[in-house]
Amino acid sequence: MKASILRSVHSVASRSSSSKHLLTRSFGTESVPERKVAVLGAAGGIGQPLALLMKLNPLVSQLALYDIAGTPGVAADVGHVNTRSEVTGYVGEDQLGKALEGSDVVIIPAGVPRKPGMTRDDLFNINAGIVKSLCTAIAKYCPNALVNMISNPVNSTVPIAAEVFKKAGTYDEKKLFGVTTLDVVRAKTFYAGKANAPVAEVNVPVIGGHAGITILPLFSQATPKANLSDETIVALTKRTQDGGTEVVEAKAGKGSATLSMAYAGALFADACLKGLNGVPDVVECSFVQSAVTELPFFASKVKLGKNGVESVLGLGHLSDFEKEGLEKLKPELKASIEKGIQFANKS
Ligand SMILES: NC(=O)c1ccc[n+]([C@@H]2O[C@H](COP(=O)([O-])OP(=O)(O)OC[C@H]3O[C@@H](n4cnc5c(N)ncnc54)[C@H](O)[C@@H]3O)[C@@H](O)[C@H]2O)c1
Ligand SMILES: O=C(O)C[C@H](O)C(=O)O
Repeated sequence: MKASILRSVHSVASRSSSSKHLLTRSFGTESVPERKVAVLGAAGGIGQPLALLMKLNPLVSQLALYDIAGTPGVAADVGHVNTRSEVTGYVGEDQLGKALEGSDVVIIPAGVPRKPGMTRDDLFNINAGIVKSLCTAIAKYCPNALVNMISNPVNSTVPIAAEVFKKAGTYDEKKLFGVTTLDVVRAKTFYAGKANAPVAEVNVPVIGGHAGITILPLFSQATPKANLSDETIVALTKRTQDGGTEVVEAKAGKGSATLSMAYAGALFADACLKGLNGVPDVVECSFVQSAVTELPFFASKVKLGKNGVESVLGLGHLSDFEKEGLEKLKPELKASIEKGIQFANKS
């Protein structure tokens, strides 16, 4: 996928002078449907590079960039990139409806990031309200869109979104996704280093949720196979679980992961768009409504299709260490899910 975005960018740029029609309608011999993507929080640390990466994606025909401030500048800047999509900036609540109308995919990186010493749950008080109001608008203006939730704490913001949509009568569990792709991106990078494998060929499923021990990478299922010691697996697991904190500490008060998150968010949105467009066998890990455990939401491999989630895949065989990790994460994940549900229903 990484390579395919870059290849697409190159091919779009090289076609742009020769055929406007090709730019807006088709790439190669296949025709590509019109797709609108909205980014909410588009002027932020994640939002800006994510806007750029979505502008590079030839599957997007319209890119709506919404934030409470700063989006006209971001849109003017990104809009000069000579790729397929038309970019429009929307600023302030009055323009939120227009930003959302007709969207196929809505990506939400709106809200405050962590500072050193904070957990993701410490963001709940501010971000829960932001997510609730944005999801209320999604229910009104683009109830059929696929929602990619990036705002933390994902373990709670996804259940909040679900409750808001239920209240509005628009909930479709196939269309709501917590973006956990960054955990997969990290697990792949760290594993490739230890396994001495080409990172582009590495696959590692990551299950559970998106905070601390709720992030459970399944290195026993990693490919290519490598004969890593138990000690190495424990260290890789811990590094993946603490990946966000590693960045928060390195940034020393200037926020959390933005660039790697934008990359991960762009990968996941691309997978959603491919699924919508009928590309077969698109599988990514995501935090979705799930029956693979007793918890109502859970991250695991998900097959994406024309309506969003086509199927939630099972967990496969777990090592004893992973089975233990799975049991340990459940109480924390359950509490975070319930906290989100309660918040959404209290007002
Ligand atoms: N899911 C993940 O893996 C993952 C990874 C990294 C960060 N995050 C989370 O993403 C969120 C954003 O992080 P960031 O570094 O981009 O933060 P940031 O502060 O740089 O940007 C957030 C943006 O949200 C905007 N915003 C605030 N309220 C809004 C509202 N009501 N409507 C629209 N926009 C609004 C702000 O104006 C700002 O531009 C944080 O909650 C962070 O914890 C999640
Ligand atoms: O760690 C954070 O607070 C941001 C994000 O969830 C991450 O995993 O990088």
